[in-house]
Amino acid sequence: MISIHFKLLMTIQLRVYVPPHPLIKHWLGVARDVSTPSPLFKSAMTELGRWLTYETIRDWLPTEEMMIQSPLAACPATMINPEVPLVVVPILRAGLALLEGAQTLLPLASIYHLGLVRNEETLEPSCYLNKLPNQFQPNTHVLITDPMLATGGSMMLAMAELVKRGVDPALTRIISVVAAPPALQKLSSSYPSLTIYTAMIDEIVNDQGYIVPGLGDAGDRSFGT
Ligand SMILES: O=P(O)(O)OC[C@H]1O[C@H](OP(=O)(O)OP(=O)(O)O)[C@H](O)[C@@H]1O
Ligand SMILES: O=c1cc[nH]c(=O)[nH]1
Ligand SMILES: [Mg+2]
Repeated sequence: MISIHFKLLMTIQLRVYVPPHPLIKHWLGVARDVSTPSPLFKSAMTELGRWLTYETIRDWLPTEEMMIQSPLAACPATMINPEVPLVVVPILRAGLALLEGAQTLLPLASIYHLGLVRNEETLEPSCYLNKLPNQFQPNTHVLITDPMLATGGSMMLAMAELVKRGVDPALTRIISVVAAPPALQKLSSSYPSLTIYTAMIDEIVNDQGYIVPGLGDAGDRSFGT
């Protein structure tokens, strides 16, 4: 596992993981390819959502120990703890494609949609749909899905909306497909206890706000617009 730690304080660091999984690499290649048609791009996003979620929840999904009865004997079992609230927040539109894969692994999670769009000139994000509850329960575990972390403006807005409703960044994880340094620096400064899983880190964000090589406009390519 490649892990990159962005230092802020001596003890608290943003953790960014790039899991070395062959299926993640494969579907990233499919998504990057300009000749990939929209339906296949959407499938690639779904698969990336599935495998990035699989990696993300290893040490995040709350479990409890209990005794169960097999047909032959009593034995200990480790089960998912249903008492701990699990939430997925897809950032529309592009985060919806990752959500489909994530949901197959987290069927009981509540889904709260957040619709954000960047102004193409200023790159400032604005919110056009907010289905978040007024207040999250303490101990809520939150998974945010958004394939692109470019300037970081959209994810900073999403985090601000979540934190003001009681979400703990230390219990929050982000899955993205391509992450770029400007976004990672901003998130590191404001939310050092966050954890991010991404298929790749690309170094460049161009003057139009696109990650290079990136994968283009993930929303347009997911939905054929
Ligand atoms: O880090 P940033 O510079 O804020 O860019 C990242 C955002 O840009 C894209 O959304 P977009 O505004 O294109 O909306 P869409 O998903 O509907 O296409 C992407 O899905 C992220 O949400
Ligand atoms: O490269 C990028 C950057 C932001 N949003 C996208 O969809 N692609
Ligand atoms: Mg877009």
